[in-house]
Amino acid sequence: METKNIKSATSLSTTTTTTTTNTSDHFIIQQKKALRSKIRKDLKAMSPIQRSQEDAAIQDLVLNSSWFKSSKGLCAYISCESLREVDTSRILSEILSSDYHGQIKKKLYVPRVEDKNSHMRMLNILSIEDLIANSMNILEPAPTDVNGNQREDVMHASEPVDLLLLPGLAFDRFGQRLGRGGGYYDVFLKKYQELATQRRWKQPLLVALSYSPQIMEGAIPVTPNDVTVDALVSPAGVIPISPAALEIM
Ligand SMILES: Nc1nc2c(c(=O)[nH]1)N(C=O)[C@@H](CNc1ccc(C(=O)N[C@@H](CCC(=O)O)C(=O)O)cc1)CN2
Ligand SMILES: Nc1ncnc2c1ncn2[C@@H]1O[C@H](COP(=O)(O)OP(=O)(O)OP(=O)(O)O)[C@@H](O)[C@H]1O
Repeated sequence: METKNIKSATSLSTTTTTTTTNTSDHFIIQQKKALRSKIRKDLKAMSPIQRSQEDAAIQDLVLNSSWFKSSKGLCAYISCESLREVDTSRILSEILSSDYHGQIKKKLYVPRVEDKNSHMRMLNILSIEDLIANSMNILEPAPTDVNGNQREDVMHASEPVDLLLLPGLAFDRFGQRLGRGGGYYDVFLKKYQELATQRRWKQPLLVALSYSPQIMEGAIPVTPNDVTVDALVSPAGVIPISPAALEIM
C-alpha cells in the first residue's frame, strides 16, 4: 500500500508544478504528518541510555571515516536535545579544533532561520561560543560576529563545502528524507546544488545522521521538492546510497 503511494508521488513530479497542491499532494502531506507523529513518539520512547549509546556510535562512525577526515568545508546542524536529534557536539568540536599551526581544521557553516518561508542561511562560525538560542530554542549564530562583521554565508563563499551533515525525522534506504515540515533544508539544498552546478564544483556529499528507529523498512512518502541524501549514518553503520557515496564509502 505504502509503496504504491510512493510510486504515484514519483510520477506526480513530472506532471505538477511546485506551486499547485492537488488531491494526491494533500494525501502525501497527510501521510508525512502521520509519519512525523509516529517518529516523534518512537524517539521519545528511546531510553536515555540507548540514545547516548547511539549518539556515541554515530559520532564515532563519522569521526573515523575517510570522507569526514578529508573534508575541508562542511555544513552541519547544531543538535537540539529536546527535538531528540542525533548529537553532533563531538563532531562540531573536532571541526572547530585547531591544528598544530593554531588554524581551525575545517571551515564550518551552521543553519540560521531567517523567516517562516522556508528560508535558512548557512553561516560560518569559528567557535561554539558564537551561538545563541533562537525562539525555537535551537542554537544559531547571530548574523554578525563580535566585531560587528557580517558572517560569511555559504552561498557567497569562494570555496565549496564538500560535506553536509543533515538532521531529519525519518529516512529510507532510497535516501529519501522526511524533515520537520518547514522545507528549510529542501529549499537550501536545491539552491546549493544549483550553485555548485553553476560554479562547476563537485556536488557536496549529503549525509543524514539517524537513530535506529528513524530508518524505515519501506519507502517514506515524498513530494517532488524533497532532496534525497547520498548516505545515512546509523548506529549499525554507514549506509551509502548514491553512486557518489558507493564510490567513496
Ligand atoms: N538542529 C536543527 N537546526 C535546524 C533545523 C533542524 O531541523 N534542526 N532546521 C530544519 O528545518 C531549521 C529549523 N527548523 C525547525 C523546524 C521545526 C522545529 C520544531 O521545533 N518542530 C517541532 C514541531 C513544531 C510544530 O509542529 O509546531 C517538532 O518537530 O517537534 C524546529 C526547527 C534550521 N535549523
Ligand atoms: N524547493 C522548494 N521550493 C519551494 N517550496 C518548498 C521547496 N521545498 C519544500 N517547500 C515547501 O516547504 C514545505 C514543507 O515541505 P516538506 O514537508 O517537504 O518539508 P521537510 O522535508 O519536512 O522539511 P525540511 O526540508 O526543512 O527538512 C512545503 O509547504 C513545501 O511546499
